[in-house]
Amino acid sequence: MIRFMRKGGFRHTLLCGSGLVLLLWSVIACALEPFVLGKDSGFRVDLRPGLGLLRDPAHALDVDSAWQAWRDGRFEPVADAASYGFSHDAFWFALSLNNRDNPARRWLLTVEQPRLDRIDLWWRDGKGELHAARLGDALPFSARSEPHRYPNQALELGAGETLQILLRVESSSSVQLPLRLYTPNELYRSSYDAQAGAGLYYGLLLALLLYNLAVLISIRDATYLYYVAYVAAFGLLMLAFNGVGFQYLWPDSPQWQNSSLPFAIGAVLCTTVMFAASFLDLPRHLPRLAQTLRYLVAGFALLLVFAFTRWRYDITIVFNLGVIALGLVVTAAAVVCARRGYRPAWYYLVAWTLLIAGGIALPLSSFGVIARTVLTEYSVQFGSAAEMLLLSFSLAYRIHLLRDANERMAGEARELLEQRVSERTQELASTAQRLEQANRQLREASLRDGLTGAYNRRYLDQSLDTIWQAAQSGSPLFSLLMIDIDHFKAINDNHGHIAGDDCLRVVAQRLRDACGTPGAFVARYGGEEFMAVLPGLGASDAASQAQQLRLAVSAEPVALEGTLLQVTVSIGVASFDSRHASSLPDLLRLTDQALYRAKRSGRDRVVCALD
Ligand SMILES: Nc1nc2c(ncn2[C@@H]2O[C@H](COP(=O)(O)OP(=O)(O)OP(=O)(O)O)[C@@H](O)[C@H]2O)c(=O)[nH]1
Repeated sequence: MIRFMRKGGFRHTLLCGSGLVLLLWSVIACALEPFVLGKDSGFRVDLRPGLGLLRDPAHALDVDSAWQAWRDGRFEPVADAASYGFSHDAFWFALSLNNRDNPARRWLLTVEQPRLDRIDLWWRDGKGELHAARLGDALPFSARSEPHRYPNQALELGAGETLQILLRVESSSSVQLPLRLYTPNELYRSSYDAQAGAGLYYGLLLALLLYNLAVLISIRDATYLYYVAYVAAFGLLMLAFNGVGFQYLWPDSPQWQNSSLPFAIGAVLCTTVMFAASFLDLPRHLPRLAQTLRYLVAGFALLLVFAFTRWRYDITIVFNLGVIALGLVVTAAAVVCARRGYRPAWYYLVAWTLLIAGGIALPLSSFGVIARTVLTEYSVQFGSAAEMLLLSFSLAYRIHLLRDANERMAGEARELLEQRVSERTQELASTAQRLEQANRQLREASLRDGLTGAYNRRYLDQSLDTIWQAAQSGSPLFSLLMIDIDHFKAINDNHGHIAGDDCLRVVAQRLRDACGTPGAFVARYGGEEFMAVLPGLGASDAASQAQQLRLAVSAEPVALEGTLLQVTVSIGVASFDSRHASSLPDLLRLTDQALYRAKRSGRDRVVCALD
């Protein structure tokens, strides 16, 4: 009997044997120990203990020869939780299933591995009818009997009935066959926790992704970009890995379902390395390693295109090896950075350690090195959720550290600037002081007579103007002394002009030393004539001051060219009195007249103008 069944959009041809053949078959097939469903088995039954396996590396068997191989007893019992790693082999599984007295009739044969590409399924029911179906993610999601992330096929198996089941598995992902039998209610009931866990996990990832995306937009830090890309890649990996993406996001794209896993593993590899390099500041701490990692990431990124080709099986292996190798390199780099005192590296190491358990367990279990258990199945989710949370916290901590460092640097720069400004201000102040002093000296020099050091005529004229103005406006008391060296021409003539100059200097100094009245000063009036200005002194005080000056000059002889010379001066005194001098020239004339009289009356004397 030939029966055609339509399943998942394609047609299988089924062969049914005659009643005699069936009888013979059941006798022979029963040689493989039947898996018995009893009342106590419940509604969720692990079928692996009843499975027989036949590997077909050459893909030489068809369904008839597989049935024959079963009859020939060539199927080996399967170890619990057996995993066969990445393999191009075809795997044939045989199962004789007997419902002794379990009340359920409708069952779902469920493969709890959502990534197997293709599972061909044949079963012979109690009436000897042969059925066929196809499962796996190479078919649209709707091909499944129930819309569940695990591929499943509905079977009728009432109490007292037996099914002979044959499965052929072929996949570009790692091969294993966690086969279970559920009633439909039990399948959904047992998925509640996993569904809630998945909701929590993806909700967490989405929240982390959106939050850090917002931070990225706000602060435009490249590390956040890599982190967001990493979380997105990891989320995609998980969606592809556990079949949730196929169930909810791309149920009609088996092609993408098959490419998504190798693509996501490659993307996780690239983003992990980029994030680590940026977070650990490797260009600063380990520049050569950072450069090498950049090239490697570029290489792996190029390999991503192979996820969409028939080489996706090979590229998955390459990416998994890359995850292990670069995972170790990045961990070592984090240790080096941490030991050099870079504090964010410690956080990274803790986070990374959380993930490593799951991250390394995943490829190891894929290669069949370690057994696949619930822990290895979900360790990536547990580890990655904790890792991403910690990394998100570490990113904020890192920004905090950077801000502290910036503030410290800004503070140091401010202090340096203030110090420089202060130094410059002090320099400027001292320069201004020196300038002021130089100006004062210059001003002073411009007011002094170059030969004698006494004030010059310019200063005298300015001062006389000022004093005259003051006298007009209420400070009338002041006197002038016109002082002339006696017989100076003879000194020049007898001792020379240089000696004459020396004599002028000595006389000027003696006059200045003796002129002790506050505000009084001596100026060179011209030639050998000096004028002493005495503010605040009336005629009699001025006369006595004049006498002191005269005596100061003649007190001791002047030494000129080895000879001692007695030098005297004649002094004319005039005090301000508006009755006799209505102008400054008048007063000067009076002073000059007094001097003239002092000369005429014998020299070396003081004569007052109004005497
Ligand atoms: N060495 C020197 N001589 C000067 C300077 N200025 C003026 N003399 C001289 O001073 C002399 C002034 O001489 P006189 O005006 O005749 O007066 P005197 O010889 O002092 O005689 P009496 O004033 O009458 O006592 C001149 O010979 C000038 O050349 C100067 O700067 N240096």
